Amino acid sequence: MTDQPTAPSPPMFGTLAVIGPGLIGSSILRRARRDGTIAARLVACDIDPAVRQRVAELGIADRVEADPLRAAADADCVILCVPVGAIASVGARILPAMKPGAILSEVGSTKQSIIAAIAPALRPDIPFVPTHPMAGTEYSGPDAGFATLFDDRWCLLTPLEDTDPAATARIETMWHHLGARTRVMDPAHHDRVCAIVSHLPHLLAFTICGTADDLADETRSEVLDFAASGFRDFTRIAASDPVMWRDIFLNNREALLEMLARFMEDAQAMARAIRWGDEDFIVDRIERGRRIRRSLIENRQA
Ligand SMILES: NC(=O)c1ccc[n+]([C@@H]2O[C@H](COP(=O)([O-])OP(=O)(O)OC[C@H]3O[C@@H](n4cnc5c(N)ncnc54)[C@H](O)[C@@H]3O)[C@@H](O)[C@H]2O)c1
Ligand SMILES: O=C(O)C(=O)C[C@]1(C(=O)O)C=C[C@@H](O)C=C1
Repeated sequence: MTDQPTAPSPPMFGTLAVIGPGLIGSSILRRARRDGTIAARLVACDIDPAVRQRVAELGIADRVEADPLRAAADADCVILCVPVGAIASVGARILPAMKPGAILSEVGSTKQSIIAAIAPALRPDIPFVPTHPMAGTEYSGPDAGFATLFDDRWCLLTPLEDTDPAATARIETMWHHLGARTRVMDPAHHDRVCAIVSHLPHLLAFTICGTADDLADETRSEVLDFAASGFRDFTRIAASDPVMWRDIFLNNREALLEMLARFMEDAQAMARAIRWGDEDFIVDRIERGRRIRRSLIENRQA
């Protein structure tokens, strides 16, 4: 018996609209364009005319719109890829224009405040599936995106209690096509996890750069000229977009402040060990850091 050739399955969505084709949005468009299994037609929409022009030049969307209502009207799935502080307002604006049965999703770095702010505008016939790809760089804008950004990275999904499970499953499948692994979790848990593994490290990076810069000013010396790779690793993170990180910090206030307080207690314990020459404590802390780094490398996360 010979194998019958199997017909290629149709794309998951007829039209996929990405609102905010910056680093994350343009990476979704690039992968969807290359993959072909996600959507038959790609629409991009941005508030910034320069971004719209660049997306058109890059050829990563079939249509580029200035008006989010026009972008959303015929879409089978809309993904909001704008800064956290704009997600709920853009979502509330486009929801009345969306087709019944279409899926609304977003990629914001925080979850609880977005869900609370958009809740009054949600429609029973439009499933809402919040997501958060744990992938990125310190760069922004459509030129910063790339098709492999999500490969082997986690994408966290935080559906609402009444989100249609079939819609959550479709968005999970879409993220698998985008290259990611997925995990469904509760929004409050998401915000605590991201506060420690993403938001606090950024806060520390912004702060340490400021402290070193102040010191350079005060001492009129060239401290920053001598920064080797340790300090440089912090500056990579500290180069991230100010609007994006302002929104993240203000929208994950409680969890971030909780993690910062815990961090300061632990830093205080290290300070005490240094003051009293507690070698075992110091070595134990450093060994923990090494173990974590090694396990991330083994799991291809670093
Ligand atoms: N950068 C990361 O590492 C990363 C990772 C995961 C999730 N996120 C989240 O993804 C989202 C986008 O981040 P990014 O890094 O791609 O940002 P980006 O700055 O590269 O892109 C955001 C785009 O949204 C557009 N925009 C802003 N307000 C708009 C509005 N009201 N209507 C239409 N377009 C608007 C901007 O012009 C810009 O082109 C944020 O919510 C961020 O928290 C970022
Ligand atoms: O790699 C980086 O530069 C990132 O900042 C990516 C990073 C992170 O902290 O890991 C930043 C914010 C996101 O919400 C998810 C991922």
